[in-house]
Amino acid sequence: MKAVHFGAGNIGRGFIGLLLDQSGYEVTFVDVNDEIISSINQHKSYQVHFADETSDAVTVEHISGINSIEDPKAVTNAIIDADIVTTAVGPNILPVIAKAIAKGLVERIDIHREPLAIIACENMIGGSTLLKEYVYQEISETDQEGFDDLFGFPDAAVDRIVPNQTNANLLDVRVEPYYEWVVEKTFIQGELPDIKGITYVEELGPYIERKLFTVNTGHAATAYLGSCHGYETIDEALQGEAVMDTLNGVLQETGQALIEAYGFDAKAHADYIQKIIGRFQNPHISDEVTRVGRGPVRKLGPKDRFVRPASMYLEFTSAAPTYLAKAMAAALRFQNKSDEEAVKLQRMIQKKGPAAAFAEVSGLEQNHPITEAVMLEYEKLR
Ligand SMILES: NC(=O)C1=CN([C@@H]2O[C@H](COP(=O)(O)OP(=O)(O)OC[C@H]3O[C@@H](n4cnc5c(N)ncnc54)[C@H](O)[C@@H]3O)[C@@H](O)[C@H]2O)C=CC1
Ligand SMILES: O=P(O)(O)OC[C@H]1O[C@](O)(CO)[C@@H](O)[C@@H]1O
Repeated sequence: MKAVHFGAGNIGRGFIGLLLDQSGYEVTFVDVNDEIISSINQHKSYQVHFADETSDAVTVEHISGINSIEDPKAVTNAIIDADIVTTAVGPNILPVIAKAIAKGLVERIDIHREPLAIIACENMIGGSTLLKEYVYQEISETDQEGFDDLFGFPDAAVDRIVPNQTNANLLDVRVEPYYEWVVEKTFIQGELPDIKGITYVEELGPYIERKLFTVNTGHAATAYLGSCHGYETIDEALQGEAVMDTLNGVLQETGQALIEAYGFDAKAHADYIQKIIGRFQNPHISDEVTRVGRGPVRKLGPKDRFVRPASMYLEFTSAAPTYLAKAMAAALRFQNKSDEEAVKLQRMIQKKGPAAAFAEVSGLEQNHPITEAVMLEYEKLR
């Protein structure tokens, strides 16, 4: 069985590539980073290390790499032969890889009519659905009809903390032992891919929102608050009472919204929160606040980890959230010269003021109760 995976980065190698290999797939990584692709083709294996005291490292084999800039034809051929296509490139790159995926699918359908699942493993709601939209923008309406019967784009939630890597071997990855990969089976054409570690569900909504608004909201809140308090890593930030108290408040607020929306059991959700905070505190992982907070414009977006749960909270309680507002205010104060979005956000704030900048990235009006709550906290952080 053959898998094509776009993005040979932390999640690509440390999570998706690992599970595909363990399920018997030969994995072809597609990336634009020539150093990584050359190293994959030279060594044909790498090791995944686990950030705990007990687990042994696992070797991932049966791999190859394609540099999609240098050899687009090889990407097309790999998609023609693939039994599954996965991605972990970041939401902003989905429109870029959609072109290569569309070309591969158009040529594939002329050669054979085997169904195929294309799964975007990104931290976002509806990642595969969005990828499908980008792919369909690249093809004619007639081709689209043929595609619908063969190619499924099931949405997915992926959860595993993989920090920036500092290993001697470029390809090796150090990951937390925990993982969760949930895939919505409704839109899969043909048989469900037999991948060890995937949980198939009928409806992804509750899973992705519970994960995004607990793990990702909590992690990003810690990063922004930690950065404001001068901490460099997540575990350091959580040793300070101020950040920990606000994190707890944030997760109480998102928890209240999630319980109202999906009827999760309150005790089970409280346990889930504690488990997630424990993962953030893993002493075997050093995770920089700059990595976890990367892309603040995307993270303050209308459907992302802050604004969406804040809006749900407002809807259910008729009050703007306090702790989510503190975290969003800290995001507006996030400084990182190497992060394009952080630089862009600071420029917007300088030019238009914080309320107008927040309104623009969040999609909320300047006089919206959430914007007003964020501005109140923004002033306190001065
Ligand atoms: N690192 C983590 O802990 C987690 C990350 N994720 C998600 O996984 C996705 C990837 O994140 P990471 O692996 O951390 O990032 P990463 O930066 O380590 O990997 C992304 C890879 O995509 C490659 N890439 C960029 N443009 C490309 C293109 N046009 N074609 C093919 N490859 C391209 C990059 O060269 C890089 O190797 C993101 O959506 C992230 O939100 C999800 C859960 C956890
Ligand atoms: O990948 P994103 O959406 O930029 O978020 C930062 C990453 O680190 C995490 O905090 C943990 O993996 C996730 O929330 C996320 O993958």
